Amino acid sequence: MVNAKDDRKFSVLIAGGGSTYTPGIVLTLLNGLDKFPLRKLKFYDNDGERQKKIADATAILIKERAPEIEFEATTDPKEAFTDVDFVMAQIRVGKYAMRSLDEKIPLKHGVVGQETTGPGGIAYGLRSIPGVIELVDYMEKYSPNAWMLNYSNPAAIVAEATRRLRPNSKIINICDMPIDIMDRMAAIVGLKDRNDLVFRYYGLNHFGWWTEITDKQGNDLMPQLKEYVSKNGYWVGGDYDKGTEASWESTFKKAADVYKLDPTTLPNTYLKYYMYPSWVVKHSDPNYTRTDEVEAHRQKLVFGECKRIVDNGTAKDTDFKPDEHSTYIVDLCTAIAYNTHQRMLAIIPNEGAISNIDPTATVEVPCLFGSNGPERLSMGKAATYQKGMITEQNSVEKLAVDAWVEHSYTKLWQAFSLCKIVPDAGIAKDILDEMIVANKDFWPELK
Ligand SMILES: NC(=O)c1ccc[n+]([C@@H]2O[C@H](COP(=O)([O-])OP(=O)(O)OC[C@H]3O[C@@H](n4cnc5c(N)ncnc54)[C@H](O)[C@@H]3O)[C@@H](O)[C@H]2O)c1
Ligand SMILES: O=P(O)(O)OC[C@H]1O[C@H](O[C@H]2[C@H](O)[C@@H](O)[C@@H](O)O[C@@H]2CO)[C@H](O)[C@@H](O)[C@@H]1O
Ligand SMILES: [Mn+2]
Repeated sequence: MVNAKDDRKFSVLIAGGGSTYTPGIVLTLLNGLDKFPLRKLKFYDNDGERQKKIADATAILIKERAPEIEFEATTDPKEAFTDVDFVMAQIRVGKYAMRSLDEKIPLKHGVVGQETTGPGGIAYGLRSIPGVIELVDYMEKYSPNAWMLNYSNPAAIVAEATRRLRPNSKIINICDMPIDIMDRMAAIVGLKDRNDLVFRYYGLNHFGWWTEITDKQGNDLMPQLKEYVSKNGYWVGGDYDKGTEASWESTFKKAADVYKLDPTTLPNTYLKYYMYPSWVVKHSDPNYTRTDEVEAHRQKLVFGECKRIVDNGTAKDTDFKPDEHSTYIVDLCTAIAYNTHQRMLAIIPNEGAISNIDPTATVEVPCLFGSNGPERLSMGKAATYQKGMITEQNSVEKLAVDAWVEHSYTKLWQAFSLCKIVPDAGIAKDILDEMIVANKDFWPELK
């Protein structure tokens, strides 16, 4: 509950208002007004038509639940970014059409095709860098005191780019994958949710490991979790997983095999792509990838529900609800707004947090969140296995940013071929050459 003497109310902008994740965030904001009061909510997107479908439903939600909040949706950057305290960014440059190619082009060559991993993730990175930098520049121009919490992927490459190109900007890059996994861990050990856990975690984005997990009383939960994960991965099942899609079920279960590679830690689910790429390719359909599933499922559900709300003129019976993605970003804003020093993960410049990793690497570690942003916690030394993996993958991410900055074909080829999931430089070149053509409207011309 907000301190009675503190009567601040905040103005929030969702950049990427047309995102499938926007309704979840709106519901979380509306449910949490006692902890994070709002005076204004705005949407910004460069696709006004897509955004309008979500905005029209949101207008009804706000009218019914908190009519005192001013709401507007715009495609005009000045209108969007003026008088804002927090920007929640979740844009997808190139939209699902380009995500589909990120997945399908590598798969044609027998290589993992994934949104944020391998050649697909690098291709997406080169599209996202200018998109996110543009958002940061709008924020600094129109609301220089605002903070940006950025989900736009691939967060690792975006964070490396903003570290280098906008080192003093108030952007904090974040990810919901460890958050989702920690909610699962809490369920596995019979606790309410991730906020009941105290943890140590280190690595890169979509590339990290938990080294310690206790409850609030300090009881070690690692033995119980390891025992469970070695058999079931992070799959909880039952009511908890009602509605979880089959491909996510497979990913959560595969964590059992990933765990076996290093039984001293617990892994992020994304490591499956690096440790079992042949298995992933074998279980992929190059003609029907994750994008096709998202378009047929999440996108359809979200836009269908918005249409239903608008057609009925009411959102009283909506099944939109908060989830780990939305509660995390709102919790982060609340911690910054009220200087709570809550311990949460962020993707930030290493600067010693992992002592034997390049200080200029962009890593994911727990931080204390307060009004000056995140203060990184020291995670000590990476073990030999993790150090090797992190060093290689971080070099891939740095080379991708180098390639965008220098317009360098060679650096991008190096990034593709250094990536653990690409078997050789010849295959890397074949994929790269096809991706250059596919991304001609988004990438700089490479020399
Ligand atoms: N970091 C994480 O853990 C995490 C978790 C979930 C989603 N995401 C990311 O959130 C983003 C949204 O995902 P989604 O599946 O809802 O995508 P989506 O395509 O439904 O929504 C993205 C929106 O961004 C808009 N957009 C694209 N380029 C833009 C630009 N330059 N300026 C303004 N708007 C722009 C699109 O028009 C679209 O409405 C993606 O980047 C996704 O990878 C990240
Ligand atoms: O394939 P998608 O678009 O469904 O998901 C890609 C995103 O996956 C992670 O976020 C998950 C989250 O972990 C899961 O629990 C649930 O909340 O859905 C999210 C999105 O589906 C990952 O952290 C993101 O970076 C990916 O974009
Ligand atoms: Mn993520």
